[in-house]
Amino acid sequence: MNSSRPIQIAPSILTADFGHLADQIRQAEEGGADVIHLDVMDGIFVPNISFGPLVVRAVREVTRLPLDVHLMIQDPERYLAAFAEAGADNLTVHVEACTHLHRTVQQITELGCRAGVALNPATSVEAVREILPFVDMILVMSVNPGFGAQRFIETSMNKLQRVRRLQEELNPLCALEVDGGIGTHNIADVIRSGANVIVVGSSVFNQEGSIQENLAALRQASRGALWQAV
Ligand SMILES: O=C(CO)[C@H](O)[C@H](O)COP(=O)(O)O
Repeated sequence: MNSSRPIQIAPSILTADFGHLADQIRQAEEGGADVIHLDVMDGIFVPNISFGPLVVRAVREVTRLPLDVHLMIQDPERYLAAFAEAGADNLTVHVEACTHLHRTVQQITELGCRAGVALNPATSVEAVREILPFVDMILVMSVNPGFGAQRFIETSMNKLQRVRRLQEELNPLCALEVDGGIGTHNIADVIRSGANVIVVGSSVFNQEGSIQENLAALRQASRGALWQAV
């Protein structure tokens, strides 16, 4: 029970310099980013507003990397087609924001996107048991969603372990993403706890070094880490 999955580093543009977004994405790509993560916030599901399909389309035009769109919005089924048309590859919705989660996941798949389901820190792992066989990715939020540069909630390590074990049982090919408060100090630990898609915001865009240097430091800190089932 220890399937190995490729580790993907996914810079979140939430903390990027939006005045120079195309350049920041180019630097992330040159620095070896595997995925670009885009945080969509509606001011209702989370206490912040970010951007919508127009920005996703603009990012699509400047990179060939997969676009991983995290919808922190209430009733996301209203906007799935708009984000798919804008160029999203993955669409992740929150279990807490969907009344008919199975239907929403089906809609994402029918639009030709990979389907992800996210869990807030206070939501039980059991909330994804029934949907797990139908999705491509589970996202464990390791901060309360809404803002970048928050402190990692330590109990997320144990939660990642429990989600990963459930995945191994019900959908071994499903990816496990973690988002919030991750840097060189804890990237190896989230991988050892089971995550294989690692969202990094302020540790890439808000540090002293260049975006390329920061990504290289994260890659170096993650080297050799493997899930260790406990
Ligand atoms: O989803 C998010 C906030 O809701 C961000 O992607 C996340 O917080 C990443 O930023 P940082 O690495 O700075 O914590």
